[in-house]
Amino acid sequence: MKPTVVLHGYEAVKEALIELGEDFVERRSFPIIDKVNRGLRIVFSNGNIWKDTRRFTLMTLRNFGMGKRSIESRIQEEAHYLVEELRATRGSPCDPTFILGCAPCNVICSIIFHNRFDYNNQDFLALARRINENVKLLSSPWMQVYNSFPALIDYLPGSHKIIIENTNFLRSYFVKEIKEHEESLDVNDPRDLIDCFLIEMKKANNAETAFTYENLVITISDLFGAGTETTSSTLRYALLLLMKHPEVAGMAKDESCESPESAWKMFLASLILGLGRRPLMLYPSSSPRATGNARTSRQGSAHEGMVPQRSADSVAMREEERRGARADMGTTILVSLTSVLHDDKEFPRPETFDPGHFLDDSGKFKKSNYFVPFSTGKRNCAGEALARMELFLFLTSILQNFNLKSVVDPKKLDTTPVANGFVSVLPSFQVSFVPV
Ligand code: HEM
Repeated sequence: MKPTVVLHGYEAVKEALIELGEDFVERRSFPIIDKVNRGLRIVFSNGNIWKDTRRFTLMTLRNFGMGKRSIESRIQEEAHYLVEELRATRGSPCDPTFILGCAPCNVICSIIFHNRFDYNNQDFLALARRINENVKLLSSPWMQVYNSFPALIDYLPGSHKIIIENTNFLRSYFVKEIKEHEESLDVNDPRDLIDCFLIEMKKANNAETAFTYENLVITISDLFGAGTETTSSTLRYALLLLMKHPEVAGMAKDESCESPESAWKMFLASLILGLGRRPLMLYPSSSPRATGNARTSRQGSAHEGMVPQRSADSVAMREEERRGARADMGTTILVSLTSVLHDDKEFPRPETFDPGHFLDDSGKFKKSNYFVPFSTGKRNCAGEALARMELFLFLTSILQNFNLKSVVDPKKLDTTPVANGFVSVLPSFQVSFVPV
């Protein structure tokens, strides 16, 4: 089996993802992903299919307002429904997982289907459940076993079967939506991402195009997968931290605060920083050689410089050792974003929730190059602006309408995410949303 190498630390991660970005753009193939999507989609695809699908997705999210006003009003509308749903709990303690999962899922629905759903709509509930289940299962330790021995495990029962069943269910739902869109498409007035993709399909005139029916189905499922659980677990983490640190909630709410915007930025940054506490935060790309590309000198230098085999920690190695180290063809390179987010020279107390990490000496918000929860370089998160806007608008709406009350002594709340495969899972908790 070919080796796997983990890049740790700011310098190594920056070198791989930015300076040598072109060489580190490929994603490793995973048997389970290949089985369900045949090499298509944005998140796990490579080459021109990935490039074209990513370009299309970024452009469409922008045209439909990602980072602009129109998406803001959609999120605000969803925030209104979220608040109403929380109000219906009448201040009784509840586990917020379900409700906080619905809101980001509906934002993606409105971008893809120009349609949101009531939180008790059966189609919506089935959709959300299957998406979340697949996201969790795909990151689970069992999938790591499957990906190592696919031929053997294929015949056994296990969660890989659930992933395939869920994928088939989601697929038929998306196909039904696409058919309805085809029947009512107005090429001069696209309503959503499906319409935009269908228009690109009409324009496409070569066999290599990314704009195929199959890739549309898979792109839709990718956006749900990438944009739902990530945002909802960050929201849940925010509530947990706000209960544990009520002084921060006060600071973010306090209109007399000299710079509430700055306080919010700090809060959001610190909260996302905390969520970076994953055992290992991806992102696997194969060694460029493994993809069969020509051995250009740039790729050569990528291997010599970036893939030390004697130690996983390239920063700790002497420069000449790094330059001398060579990787075998087919080496998988994992980039540890956590090691950057937890760099204690940049963030002195990385294990602690401390908005002060983002304050400069004069008390103003300061940006940090080490803040990479959305990754960096050519494959960074395509939904970062959308995610930031959702977090800001949903959390502000919640805090403007409710005081959060913990059922246990806030000091005893456990806020440490637990590692589970490639993702971290938050401890479950109860909260009362007491109307202000
Ligand atoms: C708090 C929320 C989110 C976090 C922390 C997050 C984080 C990430 C990270 C770390 C990556 C991997 C980047 C890499 O491989 O280097 C990623 C990729 C991606 N994210 Fe997000 N994400 C979030 C929300 C979203 C949302 C709302 C969307 C949009 C619909 C989205 C769409 C994507 C896509 C399409 C990719 C794949 C990009 C590519 O391979 O070219 N994400 N995200």
